[in-house]
Amino acid sequence: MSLSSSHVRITLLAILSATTFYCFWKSRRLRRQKFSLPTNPKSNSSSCSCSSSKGKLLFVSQTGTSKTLARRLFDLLKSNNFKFDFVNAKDYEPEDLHKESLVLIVASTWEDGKPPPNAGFFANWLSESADDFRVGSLLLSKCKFAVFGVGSKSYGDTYNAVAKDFSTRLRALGAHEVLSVGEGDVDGGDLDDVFDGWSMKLIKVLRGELGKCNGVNGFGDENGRMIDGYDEEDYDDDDDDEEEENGTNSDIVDLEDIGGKGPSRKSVNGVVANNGEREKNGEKEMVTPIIRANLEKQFPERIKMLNPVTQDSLKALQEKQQRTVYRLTLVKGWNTEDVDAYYNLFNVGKPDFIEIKGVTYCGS
Ligand SMILES: Cc1cc2nc3c(=O)[nH]c(=O)nc-3n(C[C@H](O)[C@H](O)[C@H](O)COP(=O)(O)O)c2cc1C
Repeated sequence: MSLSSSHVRITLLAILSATTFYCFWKSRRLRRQKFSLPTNPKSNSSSCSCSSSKGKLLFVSQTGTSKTLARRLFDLLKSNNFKFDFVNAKDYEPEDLHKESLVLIVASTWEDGKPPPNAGFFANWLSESADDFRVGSLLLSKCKFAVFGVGSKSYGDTYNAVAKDFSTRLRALGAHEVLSVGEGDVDGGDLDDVFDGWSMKLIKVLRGELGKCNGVNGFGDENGRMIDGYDEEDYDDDDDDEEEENGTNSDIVDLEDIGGKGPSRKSVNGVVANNGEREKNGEKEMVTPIIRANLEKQFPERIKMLNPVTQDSLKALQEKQQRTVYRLTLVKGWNTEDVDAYYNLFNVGKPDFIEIKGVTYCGS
């Protein structure tokens, strides 16, 4: 082989290796970017552009009473030029709530003050998110809402418990209630009148003729009318990302390389159990995209709550709990990639430990 031909081969080999390396690096980078959530106000504000200018009218119903009333409200809204989507809560992805400008709910209450089973997922999502400190009280701050309850006074304390609970949960998540909860008693003989009265008040509120708000801000045009042009943005969480190997055969797992993300109901990986809870491999899901987004905001605060632990106490806890202990090592300083890895930590299980610059902190 001549010197020049071996030279050419070496050069080609070098170019090939460099290209392969670059492609590999680029694909990893793109994937990380895809998982990463916006961290600066600029990118946050761009996500607001998907905020819906068309309302959602949700109904929660088992035997059709609420659905019928909701349909009547839908027609009334329509005749007043307010545009809404008429949606069964069982088919609605609550992860999309933060995109909504205005949500109206007509909901019935069933046994023990619970919603009908078909709305279990929606109701669970609301209560779990509102109770979860990681979600925060600003999640639905761009969303306005009103709830009408359908129930029976004969059930005493649980009269319209679902509607009241929805109102409480939505407010806890930062949504603004534009009209107090309406309460319809199916056995009171005045359900239709009460509902129509509430509906008319609602129309006035939306027009800006009633209540503190000058119309429903950001919802509709300057005359209080609904505007067109909302394309529901399907933020598709399903992707072709394969999970990286995580080496779970060790008792202490370093999560830095564990991939994955919390599914919404749209996810192919997540399973919605009958009771409305999200499950994955039989385990309750820890992090939804929403929780993750809020974790990002709260992460610095959360870190402050962590207590340093020694390797010995880490091991001791692991033995006491008799289960795998998860540990995340943050070595690159404070950046979104690390935050992303931290989310993955939540995805795998309860956060046990997080290691930052050589110090291990207890995460519980
Ligand atoms: C088994 C059963 C349990 C109920 N429990 C309650 C209750 O705890 N609180 C309440 O306000 N209404 C309760 N109701 C009344 C329902 O809310 C009422 O029948 C309503 O019309 C159902 O509306 P839907 O058909 O839209 O689901 C109950 C009704 C049934 C049949």
